[in-house]
Amino acid sequence: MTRIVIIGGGPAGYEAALVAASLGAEVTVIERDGVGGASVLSDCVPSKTFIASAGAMTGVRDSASLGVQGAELAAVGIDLAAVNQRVKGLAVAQSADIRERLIGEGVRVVAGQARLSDEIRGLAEHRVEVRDAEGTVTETLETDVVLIATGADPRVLAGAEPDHERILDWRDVYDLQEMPEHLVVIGSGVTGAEFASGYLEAGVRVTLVSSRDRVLPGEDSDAAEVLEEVFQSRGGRLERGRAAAVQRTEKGVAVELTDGRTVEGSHALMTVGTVPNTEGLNLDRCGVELAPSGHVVVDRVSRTSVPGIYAAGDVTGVFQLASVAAMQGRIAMWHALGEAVTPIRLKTVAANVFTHPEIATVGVQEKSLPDDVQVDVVRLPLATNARAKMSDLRDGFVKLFARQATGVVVGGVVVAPGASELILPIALAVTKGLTVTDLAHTFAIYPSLSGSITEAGRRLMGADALA
Ligand SMILES: Cc1cc2nc3c(=O)[nH]c(=O)nc-3n(C[C@H](O)[C@H](O)[C@H](O)COP(=O)(O)OP(=O)(O)OC[C@H]3O[C@@H](n4cnc5c(N)ncnc54)[C@H](O)[C@@H]3O)c2cc1C
Ligand SMILES: NC(=O)c1ccc[n+]([C@@H]2O[C@H](COP(=O)([O-])OP(=O)(O)OC[C@H]3O[C@@H](n4cnc5c(N)ncnc54)[C@H](O)[C@@H]3O)[C@@H](O)[C@H]2O)c1
Repeated sequence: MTRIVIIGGGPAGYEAALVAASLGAEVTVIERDGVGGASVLSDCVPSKTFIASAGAMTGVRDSASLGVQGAELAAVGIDLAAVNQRVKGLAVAQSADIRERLIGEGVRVVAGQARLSDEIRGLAEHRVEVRDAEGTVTETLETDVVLIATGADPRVLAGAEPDHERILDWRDVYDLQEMPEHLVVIGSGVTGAEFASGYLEAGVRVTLVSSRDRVLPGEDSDAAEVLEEVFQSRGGRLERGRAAAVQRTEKGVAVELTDGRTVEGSHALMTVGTVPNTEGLNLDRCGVELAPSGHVVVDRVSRTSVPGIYAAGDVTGVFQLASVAAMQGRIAMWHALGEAVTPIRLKTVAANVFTHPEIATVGVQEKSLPDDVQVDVVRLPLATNARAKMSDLRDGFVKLFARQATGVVVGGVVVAPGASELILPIALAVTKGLTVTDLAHTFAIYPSLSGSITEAGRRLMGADALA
C-alpha cells in the first residue's frame, strides 16, 4: 500500500487526501490549525460569509428604486456580534464536516506542525516529523509520497505591522467588537477590493489606497472601471498612492503614503499580498527548489524538483484560488498513484471577485490576449438586458472572446451581481472548445441575465467560419 503524508489540511491537502484514500493509499494529513485550512477558517469562507451579510444591506438600499417602502438604509444596520458569530460558526462547522469526511474515508488526521526530515537526499523514501505547539517532536513518519500543501499567510509591510486592534490583517476583522468608523484598506488586489466593497455595503466609511492606476490590476480595465465607478458613487473614496507606513494615533490610524501625504482613519486593513508558508519545512536541505518569490516550483502535475515530493495550492503560487489548489492536489495524487492524469490547464480556470458588482472571468481576457491570435470580442452592457432592467441593474456587462477563424470560445468576463454563477456556461465552453454557434443555439431562460451570454454568442456568429 502506498504511504502518503500530506502537510496542510486546506483545499489542496484535503481534496488530495480524499482522492488518495479512494485509490487505496494509506493517507495521513498533518494540520497545525484546523482541517479546511486558511481557506475555510480565516480567508475564503469567512470573507464570503461576511459579504453575504453586507450584500443584504445593498438589497435594502436598492429596494427603493423597485417601489419598496419603509426599508430605508438609515433604519437598518449590521449587528456585528451576530455577523461575527455566524462567520466563525460556519467556518468551524465546515471544518468539522471536512474532518469527519476525511476520517470516514480512512484518512488519519494528525494535529501538529510538520517538517521534512530526510537525512539523505535522493532516497525513494521520505521522512516527516510532527511537532506539537511546544516544539516537541511527537512522531516521525516514513512515507513514499509527500504533498506540501501549506498555503500562504498575509504579507506584512515593514512599518505597518498589524497590532490586531486598529492595524489589522484580513484574519483579524472577525474579532472586531464594533464596526470601524472609517476603514482605510491598503492594497487594491482582490482581497482589498472585496473588503473595501463589503464594508462599504455594510455602511462603513471606506478609503481604498490603491498603488496602481486602476484597482484590481489583474482584471480587464473596463471591468475594474465599473467597480471603481460603483464604489465611488456609493461614497467610497479612492486614494492613489503607495503606503509607506501605518501609525497608531489617538483616534485611530494614520497611513503615510510614499509621496508624503497622510490618510487618516479609525482602522487600517492591510491587504498587500501573501507570502508562501515554506519556512521551517526544511525544503532547502531536502533539495526542493524554490522560486525567487519563495514559492515551491512545480510542474503541471504538481511535481517538485525532488522525486516523491509534490506540492499544491497557494504555496506554489499558481493561481491562488481554492479551486486550483484542490485540482493541483488531486492531480498530484492521481500522478503519484499511477492513474491517468491530465496536466492542469490554467486557461480554463474560472475566477470571481466578490465585490458589488461581482467580476467573473475565464480564459483569455483583453489584457492577456496573445498578439498572434486573431480574436473577436463582443461586449453587451447589462443595461440592455431585459431581466437586468426589471431588477434595476445598470452596472456591468458580459464580454465574450472567440477565435476569428473557428468561432471557438476562448474567454469571457461577466460583471454583474451573481457573476460567479453566470460564468459557468462560458467556462464550460472554454473547457470543451465549444463555439459561439453552440452558445447561440442554446436556449436561455427569458428573461434572464444568462440570456446575454447566448446573445453574445449570436453577435459573434458571423465570425464562426465553420458554422
Ligand atoms: C481574504 C481571502 C479570500 C479568498 N476568497 C477566495 C474565494 O472566494 N475563492 C477562491 O477560490 N479562493 C479564495 N481565496 C484564496 C484561497 O483561500 C486559497 O487559494 C486557498 O486557501 C489555498 O488553499 P491551500 O490548501 O493551498 O492553503 P490553505 O487554505 O492556506 O491551507 C494550508 C494549511 O496548511 C497549514 N500548515 C501550514 N504549514 C504547516 C505545517 N508546517 N504543518 C502543518 N500544517 C501546516 C496551515 O495552517 C493551513 O491550515 C481567498 C484568499 C483570501 C486571502
Ligand atoms: N475571490 C477570490 O477568489 C479571492 C479573494 C481574495 C484573494 N484571492 C487570491 O489571493 C491572492 C492574494 O490576493 P491579494 O489581493 O491578497 O494580494 P495581491 O498580491 O493580489 O494584491 C495586493 C495588492 O496590494 C498592492 N500593494 C502592495 N504593497 C502596497 C503598498 N505599500 N501600498 C499600497 N498597495 C500595495 C499591490 O500592488 C497589489 O495590487 C490572489 O491570487 C487572489 O486571486 C482570491
